Amino acid sequence: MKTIDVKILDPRMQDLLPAYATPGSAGLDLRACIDAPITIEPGQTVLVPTGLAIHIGDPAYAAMILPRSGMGHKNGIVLGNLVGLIDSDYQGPLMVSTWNRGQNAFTLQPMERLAQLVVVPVLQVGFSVVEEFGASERGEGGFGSTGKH
Ligand SMILES: O=c1ccn([C@H]2C[C@H](O)[C@@H](COP(=O)(O)OP(=O)(O)OP(=O)(O)O)O2)c(=O)[nH]1
Ligand SMILES: [Mg+2]
Repeated sequence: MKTIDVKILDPRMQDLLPAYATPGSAGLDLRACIDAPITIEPGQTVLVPTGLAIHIGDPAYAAMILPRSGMGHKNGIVLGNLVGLIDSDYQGPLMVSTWNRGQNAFTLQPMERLAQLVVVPVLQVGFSVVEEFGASERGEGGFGSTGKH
């Protein structure tokens, strides 16, 4: 398994480092490293620290912060940026933009698991400027051009 560098910014995270819940898990749960419960009103967005900083250190990888399904579906707790993208050279605190898109206030408890981190491969590309593309089956068709069924 690949390893990445992590700094523990909050001592409570010492024994709570994100871990894969099952051998096949894709995501590492991130916790709300807050001192007291925070009530997030409907429509409100709060920046929540995770108590961690990571340095991926290899441009062939990035990390994405994604909602947890249960939090999103049952409680309306998703991400203010929809998806958080963590650059491989970012070394600052890992933060979760936490948006209550639901109809009810939600109280986030200290150390509650609120989102998940997925490390993904990245291909950095350069651009080759052309006047015409080589032919493709799809061409310029998009936005439902292949039909509904
Ligand atoms: O949910 C998030 C999203 C981003 N970040 C950190 C890591 C990322 O590498 C950095 C910058 O994020 P991004 O590039 O998405 O934001 P930006 O608005 O373009 O800021 P910048 O000008 O710093 O790139 O912020 C987080 O901690 N949590
Ligand atoms: Mg950016």
